[in-house]
Amino acid sequence: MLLLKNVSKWFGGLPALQDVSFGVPRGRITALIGPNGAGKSTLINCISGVDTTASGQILLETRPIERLPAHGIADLGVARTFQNLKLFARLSVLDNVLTGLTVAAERSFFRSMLRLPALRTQERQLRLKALEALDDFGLAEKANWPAGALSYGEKKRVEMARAFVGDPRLVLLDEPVAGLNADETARIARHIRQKRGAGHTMLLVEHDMELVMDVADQVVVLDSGRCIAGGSPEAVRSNPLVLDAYLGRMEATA
Ligand SMILES: Nc1ncnc2c1ncn2[C@@H]1O[C@H](COP(=O)(O)OP(=O)(O)OP(=O)(O)O)[C@@H](O)[C@H]1O
Repeated sequence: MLLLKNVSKWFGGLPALQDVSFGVPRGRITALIGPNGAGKSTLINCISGVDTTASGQILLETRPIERLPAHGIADLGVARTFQNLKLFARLSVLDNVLTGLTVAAERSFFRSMLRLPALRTQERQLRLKALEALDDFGLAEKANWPAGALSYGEKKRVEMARAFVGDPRLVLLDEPVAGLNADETARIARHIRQKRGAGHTMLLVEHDMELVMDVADQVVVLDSGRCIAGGSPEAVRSNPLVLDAYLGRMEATA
């Protein structure tokens, strides 16, 4: 589905990503782990076009996307959530999810302008789709609440509903359970597994190793901008390089 070839990125002369190469297979969950500052968010930003890639190639199916702007990449079916929630607090929960559909809707806007009844039908269909996405994430009854009035855990689920609403080809999840309690984390894990069961492809950045080991099909490990290991969750968990760079350190501070 997605292939990264020697992706590099610098910030003011300091390398954030160095020659990162790996693949994200279709219908699977690939987890990206590593210590703080390893480059995980930078990589997600490069894939989604929020950041520009300095060198290397990012192929979606076979199409290079590393020079496309964020909206062009979204248009190709790459959706994401953000580590720091990016919801419109005063808009309703439903309208927030609708923003995940605007790319597709805008494409047919001018066509629809010529046929007003068709535009109304389309709007009804979009709202229905957004409601279904909210229902998937257990939030249908709060569709008309202002997003700012929801709990932190609910906001995280709205972000996920917005990412999945347009049936994306690939979803980038940036720390979906950061700051959540055990119950909320288990709930998100359930949703992630459901989406995988429905055939979705995901790249999951997460520090919660229990979640990663639970849901991931393969794990890629970044350290100081370099890919230091990759493989099944079991293989990565017992890899001495990974234990030394990340997992061992986590246990030491737990
Ligand atoms: N906009 C920026 N300007 C300058 N340096 C940046 C910027 N964004 C990230 N960096 C640097 O790039 C490196 C990688 O950061 P990044 O946020 O991608 O790491 P991360 O693995 O996502 O960390 P965390 O787990 O803490 O979120 C770090 O050294 C960071 O300080």
